[in-house]
Amino acid sequence: MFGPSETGIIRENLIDSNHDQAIELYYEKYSEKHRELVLDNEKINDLLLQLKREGYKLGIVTGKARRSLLISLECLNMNDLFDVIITGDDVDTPKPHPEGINKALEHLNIKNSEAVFLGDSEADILAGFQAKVHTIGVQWLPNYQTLEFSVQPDQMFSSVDEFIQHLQTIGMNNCESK
Ligand SMILES: O=C(O)COP(=O)(O)O
Repeated sequence: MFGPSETGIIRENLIDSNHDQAIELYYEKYSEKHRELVLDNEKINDLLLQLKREGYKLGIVTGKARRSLLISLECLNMNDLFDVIITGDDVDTPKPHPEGINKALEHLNIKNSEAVFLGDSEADILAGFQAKVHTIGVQWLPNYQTLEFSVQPDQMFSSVDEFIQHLQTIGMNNCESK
């Protein structure tokens, strides 16, 4: 389901009125299962660290609630990596609306022409398109969200290595594929 964050989805759809209890149960399971179901991806970790070392600003614009995102960042050891984080709790209108991306650009104090937005879902690419940033569709995890985008991203990559090779060709000489 796309649109509201998980807490919003529970509040809007659960017939049982005990939404708070359902949300707590959801977070209990989310934390419990995270390490088992979301495996560390060394290539993506290295890529993010390399981009950070190169001086790129890194940001997240997610439909997730802040609480779930913070659990995920903790489990993935990514607490100190991102310069801006916009979650589903921080916007009035979720992706595919461009509000989240626009907020991130504003926070980073950069123009849309200076940003690249990577995403694996239709909502990501539509949001990037509307925010007029360079969009990159990625299908490099086994369970990416969208098979075919209705609006074509500016670029597509189906592996992290392919993306790193591209970065090398555009001049990120220190970005080595591992
Ligand atoms: O997977 C989700 O819950 C939200 O996905 P997103 O981070 O691409 O917005």
